[in-house]
Amino acid sequence: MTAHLITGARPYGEDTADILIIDGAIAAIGPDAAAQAPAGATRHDATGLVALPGLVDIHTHLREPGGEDAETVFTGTRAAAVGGYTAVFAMANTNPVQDNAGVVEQVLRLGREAGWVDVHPVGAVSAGLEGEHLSEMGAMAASEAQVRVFSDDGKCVADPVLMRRALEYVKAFDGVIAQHSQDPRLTEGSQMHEGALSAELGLRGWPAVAEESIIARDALLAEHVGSRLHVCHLSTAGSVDIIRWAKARGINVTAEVTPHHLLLTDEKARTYSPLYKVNPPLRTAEDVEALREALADGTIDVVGTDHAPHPVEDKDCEWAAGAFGMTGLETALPIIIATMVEPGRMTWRDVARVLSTAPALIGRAENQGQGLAAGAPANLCLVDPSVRRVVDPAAQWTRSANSPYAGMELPGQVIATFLHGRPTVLDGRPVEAA
Ligand SMILES: NC(=O)N[C@@H](CC(=O)O)C(=O)O
Repeated sequence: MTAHLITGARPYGEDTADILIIDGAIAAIGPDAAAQAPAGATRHDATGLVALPGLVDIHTHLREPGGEDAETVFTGTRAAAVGGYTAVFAMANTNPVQDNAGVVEQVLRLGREAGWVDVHPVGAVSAGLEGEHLSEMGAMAASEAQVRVFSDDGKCVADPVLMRRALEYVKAFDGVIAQHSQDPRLTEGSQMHEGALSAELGLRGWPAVAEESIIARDALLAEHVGSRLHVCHLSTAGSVDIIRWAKARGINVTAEVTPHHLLLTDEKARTYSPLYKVNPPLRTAEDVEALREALADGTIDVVGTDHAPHPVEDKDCEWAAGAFGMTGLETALPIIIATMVEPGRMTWRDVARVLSTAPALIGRAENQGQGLAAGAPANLCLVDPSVRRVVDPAAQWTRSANSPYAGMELPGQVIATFLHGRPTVLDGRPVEAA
């Protein structure tokens, strides 16, 4: 029997309680937990720390197989654990693509061997991400990886017939299509948000309507076939309006926002540094405000990191040549604290909902997102909200350095993470034996 007793923590930032973990499950939580602890329990003093259920990222790029110069399953999931995560959904745009049972089982196995978080491979919607024919969705769903989330992320499923078929097909196994909403014709050669600033800087614009038109179309398709749609990385106020409308109409749609779209604006493009180049692009301050409001009122269901590591040569170049994407696993929670908790727009319970419960439910990760209660799997993290730290990409655990927050001071630090009762992070550092 393995037992851990966490003393003095504040579950969901509320009243102080002890948490007893025995063999992978929360055995007791509350004033009596310590009294029930077996003599050999390892004790962890968590005085002043907020306890949250283990975070679940519905949108991570782990890059392996094929992109190991940017990240591996090992380094990406270790970064996730340091960020407070106990599960990630690994996007399909690997090389080879995660479009068949063999590749998703490989990613599952690499995740298990690494042992930092539960890895849920995402399956591609189309074979080779080419947008022509459906991938082997059924085989991936029936495989050991039990794929439930399907996405061509990085590319939009632009063909409405293919999208309709995909939405119909996943109903058989309770799957969901996670759409990267980007009309390809409206965004050919696009570099940044289309507006006054793109004109001033001379960079090809990326109109909001390229995102919004696809979201509206897909919501109607999901309604028509009675299926489940998840919209990745909302970036515009208009997208929020469409999701609000779709939900009011009873359409089975969920929506995601990234930490960077909650914090940064297109003004960053003035630097011409590709560190701020991302898909979808950073938008205006009005869009940022609409996204924050929608996350607070539940129109947006989850925060997904879209952790997109890239090797140095793909970012240390001129804007037009740079790759789209930013790292995010180690800064997601601090950004939510800065943008939503500290300004009083969300409670810690809301944070647990958008970063753990809701993403686990969307992805059907049954051992995750169950919260802090006796009997639940012991997936949790302990956060010190009083710490403020300057982001130093060189000190992060991801293999890549393309963080747009370098030099920025952010609140909050994950001190410990427990995965199925086993500490993966202690004193803010990964437990290497994991
Ligand atoms: N979000 C990003 O900017 N990049 C993603 C995929 C994508 O282009 O959406 C990546 O895989 O690098």
